[in-house]
Amino acid sequence: MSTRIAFLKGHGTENDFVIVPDPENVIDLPPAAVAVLCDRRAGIGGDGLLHVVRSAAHPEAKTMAPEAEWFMDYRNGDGSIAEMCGNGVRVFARYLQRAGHAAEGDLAIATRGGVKTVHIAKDGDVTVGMGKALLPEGDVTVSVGERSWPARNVNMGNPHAVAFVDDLSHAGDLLSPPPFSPAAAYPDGVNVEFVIDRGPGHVALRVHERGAGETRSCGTGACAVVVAAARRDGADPTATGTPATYTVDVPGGTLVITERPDGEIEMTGPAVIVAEGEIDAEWLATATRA
Ligand SMILES: N[C@@H](CCC[C@H](N)C(=O)O)C(=O)O
Repeated sequence: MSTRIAFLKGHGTENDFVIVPDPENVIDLPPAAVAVLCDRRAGIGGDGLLHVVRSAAHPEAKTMAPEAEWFMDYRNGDGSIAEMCGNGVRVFARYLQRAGHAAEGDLAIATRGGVKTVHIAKDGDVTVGMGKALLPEGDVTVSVGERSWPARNVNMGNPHAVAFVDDLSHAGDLLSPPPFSPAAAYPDGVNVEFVIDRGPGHVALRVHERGAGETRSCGTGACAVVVAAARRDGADPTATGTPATYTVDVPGGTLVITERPDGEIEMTGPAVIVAEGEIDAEWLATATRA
């Protein structure tokens, strides 16, 4: 009988993930294996993969081990590595709670974007301290077909271009990454958010994610949108001293995000585990080679 690898499937506002618990970091997950697992027809299917590893057992996370026992080794659905995933870290926390590794309340999780503090509430929602945004200087333009828009460059640990548009349909089918310029703004690619207003402190977005395509939600993207919207609305908390809270509708649900006067950003939203099972290791090895 062939070896089995345990997995779970979860989502946060329908940004969905294959979860692979591997506390001692012994499972080989090259980019091709991640891409096969995230394939919606040939694999399990997901926008990304959450490799759950003890910080002490992962070379990229060892130094964070004294602060955070667990490391979210996040991979995009195409197998590429990303610095941070806002929906992923909530689902990661939900997994740790379900597995008995964490209780309700506060929990530190190591990510490539640093240690994040997560709060698992009784009511089921999870809040994550996303840290502060960086706002690299310089104009950015994003295009879809004949249309183009100025975009705000916001870094949430990972790169985002936020464009305010008149209609979300103007983003088109988002089957390929929207072109941007200048190329030097995002040497490693970018996540692009298209945003409309729905009322005061209320926006909606569609997103094209680097390494995943159009997804039903992006947590870091929603935070980037709030940072850009607050500055556009003259409500930059770091200038006014007043927190800015926005409701962000994404195709897969709703996130509530606050930026505080010290620039710290908090995001609250659902985190759901929908299934668990076993991967046939032989199949994975064969499919990865194919
Ligand atoms: N869906 C995520 C972001 C995942 C990483 C992103 N695709 C990148 O490459 O930066 C989120 O919820 O933040």
